[in-house]
Amino acid sequence: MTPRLELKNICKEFAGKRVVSDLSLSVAPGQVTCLLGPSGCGKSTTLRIIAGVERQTSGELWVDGNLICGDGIRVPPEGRSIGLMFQDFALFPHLSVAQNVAFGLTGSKSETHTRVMELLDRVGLDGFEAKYPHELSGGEQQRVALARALAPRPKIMLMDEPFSGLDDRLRDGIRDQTLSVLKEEGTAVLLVTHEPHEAMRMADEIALMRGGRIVQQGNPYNIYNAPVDKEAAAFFSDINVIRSQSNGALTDTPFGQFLTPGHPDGGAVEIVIRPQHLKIDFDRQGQGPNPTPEDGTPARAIVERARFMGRESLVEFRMDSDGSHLKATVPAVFLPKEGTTLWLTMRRERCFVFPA
Ligand SMILES: Nc1ncnc2c1ncn2[C@@H]1O[C@H](COP(=O)(O)OP(=O)(O)OP(=O)(O)O)[C@@H](O)[C@H]1O
Repeated sequence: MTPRLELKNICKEFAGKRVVSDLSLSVAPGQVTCLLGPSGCGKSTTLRIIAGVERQTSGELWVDGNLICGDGIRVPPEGRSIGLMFQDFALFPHLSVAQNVAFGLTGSKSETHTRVMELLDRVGLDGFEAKYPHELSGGEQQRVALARALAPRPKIMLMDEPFSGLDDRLRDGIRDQTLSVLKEEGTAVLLVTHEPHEAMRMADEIALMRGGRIVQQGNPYNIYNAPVDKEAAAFFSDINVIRSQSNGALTDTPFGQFLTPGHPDGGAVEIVIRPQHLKIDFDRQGQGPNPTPEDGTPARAIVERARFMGRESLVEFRMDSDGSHLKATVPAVFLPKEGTTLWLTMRRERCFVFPA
């Protein structure tokens, strides 16, 4: 299938400084792709290039198999069939809800009316057409903004942190509703966010960006469970890092030996595990659980601090072997006293091994 939106080797420089590097991606109709990355990594610049308010230094932009920017061609922003939704969604204060939604429509009066009513119904704002923006809650205003952006049936929707101005309790509901409306309309969505939770919740595909480049791209499951490096792992949760050295395709750690083929002999290795994947066991007269192939060897740890976090308990440990610090989370109330001896094991299939 021809992608709805395709970026080919996009580069952007400002005064000789490269802020987007060789960025390629494609988005199918009805698909949501998230550009996820820390502040300043080039996400918004990429969206502005697609919208046509900024021009790339090199590379091409294609919509439905047609070149719209690159190689001497440049379709102006209004000819690109692109809808925009930003955090500051700026409804026109002097226009009613219906007039706001109808703003970009060009058809006959009755066609416009039908489309406006259809969209207000779709976003759950039936009966709101005569109200003015100041009479609406933040969530309702956001839904009007969505209806307005969708009214001209854009092929592509660009969203830049569109939900960050909303109350926490509202946000998940509005996200889900927005998503289902966009899917129904078959719009290809490129959503920019720096929040991993938002990307996991919204995206079919995540493009993880750093320093102007896409460092990893894939579905949320793969991005979370097979990060390309330590930083990619750390973007989604707290991590524990165990440092050691490779020795003949094996690496010794307090948790037993790890197979580390492909790492040069004597090379520094980092073994990364998320806190929820460390297993905690009680001390039985100085002994931990028996080693297993799945969990390796247990290592003795002393509780430094335990806190209840609502959904889980976070326990911080000092390792007996080398004084290093590790964190584990438990999805229950588990608050051992400071100084308690416990045993930790690492679920091997949950460990990531990277060269340091
Ligand atoms: N018009 C401009 N002139 C010069 N530098 C710019 C311009 N626009 C953006 N930059 C720089 O490009 C880099 C990327 O900015 P961009 O806004 O795309 O990042 P971002 O990932 O969207 O960050 P944020 O999440 O904070 O918005 C930054 O270093 C920024 O200072």
